[in-house]
Amino acid sequence: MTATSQAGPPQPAETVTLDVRGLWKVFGPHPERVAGTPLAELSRAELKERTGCVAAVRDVSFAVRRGEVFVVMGLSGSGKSTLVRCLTRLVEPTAGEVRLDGRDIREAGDKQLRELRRHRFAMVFQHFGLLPHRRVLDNIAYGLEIQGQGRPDRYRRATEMLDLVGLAGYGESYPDQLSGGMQQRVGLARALAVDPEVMFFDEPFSALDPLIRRDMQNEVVRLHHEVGKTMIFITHDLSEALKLGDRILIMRDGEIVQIGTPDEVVGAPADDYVREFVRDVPRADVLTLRWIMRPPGDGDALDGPELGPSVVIKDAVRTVLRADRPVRVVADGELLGLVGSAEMLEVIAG
Ligand SMILES: Nc1ncnc2c1ncn2[C@@H]1O[C@H](COP(=O)(O)OP(=O)(O)OP(=O)(O)O)[C@@H](O)[C@H]1O
Repeated sequence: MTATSQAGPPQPAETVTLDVRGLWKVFGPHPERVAGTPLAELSRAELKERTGCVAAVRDVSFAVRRGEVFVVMGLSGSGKSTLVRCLTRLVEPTAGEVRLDGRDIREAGDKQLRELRRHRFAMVFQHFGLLPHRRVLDNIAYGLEIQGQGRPDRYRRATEMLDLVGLAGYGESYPDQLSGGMQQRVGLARALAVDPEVMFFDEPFSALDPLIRRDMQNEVVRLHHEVGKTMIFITHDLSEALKLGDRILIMRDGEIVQIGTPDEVVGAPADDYVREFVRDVPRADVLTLRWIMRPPGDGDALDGPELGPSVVIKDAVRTVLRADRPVRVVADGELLGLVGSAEMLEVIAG
């Protein structure tokens, strides 16, 4: 398997929610003189020196599939927030296209943009953004109020969302009566209430302590299973990216370094930058059998236990080590390869 880079393989149009093409964001005077020109090839320092500009997002293209959790990851300053803000036009892109269901949101006027933000997008921020003088239930219903929904409908929906995020009974509380994790659950409920097409998460759990953070990550996984929303999630935390992402986009200096599934990023890092990022990840927790299987050789017994190629290595350890013959990796009735104790021990031993 090879790592996908840049936009990855073309996606069938009906599975794509958000299609980003040749996106640029240059901050500073006359940004259009930088985007897409040789000036953009200069180092950050040189570009700043010569033009006063910063190229925060440089010629980025990717497609987000309907229903996937798409993680944007990179070190501080790599351009994650700017990129994701361009997708909702909280930041105006300098060049490129952002197509939502085929229509370029860069062409949307003020009214259409308001509609998009009220009905089709929802955001969850690091600092919750709750209204302190309103009760939890009012906060959750807020987006529906802005949409103009009647009171009974919006409170019915808000109560459902309160239950969904595990806060039943807290509707009458005020935000400052809740812990950070609970406040972020309110943020999640508020975003879900409007039944958006795409949910954007900007480092939502960075301010939470590690145990609560883990709870909230599990919560996102659970909610994603339940509601199946398209989610675009910014983080600088690799373990969070690996846990949540169906695919991960890794940025450096405003550019895409790699787009891939967690096992692609760990198993086939695109360059030394990504390799360094994933160096300490326990490979058996992320890679699947397809990464360690070998072709059957002469003398191999072909009647060992059968497992699929997408089984994560750690979940196959017992089966492989207990069997007295190699495990057969099979998909659609076809034998793809074998995994024996030797392959297993090699990956476990690192
Ligand atoms: N409004 C702005 N004006 C000028 N430069 C900006 C502006 N916003 C961001 N930048 C610059 O663009 C680059 C990318 O910033 P951005 O905040 O998108 O990165 P990030 O990866 O989200 O970082 P962090 O994790 O620290 O938020 C940085 O060099 C930043 O200084």
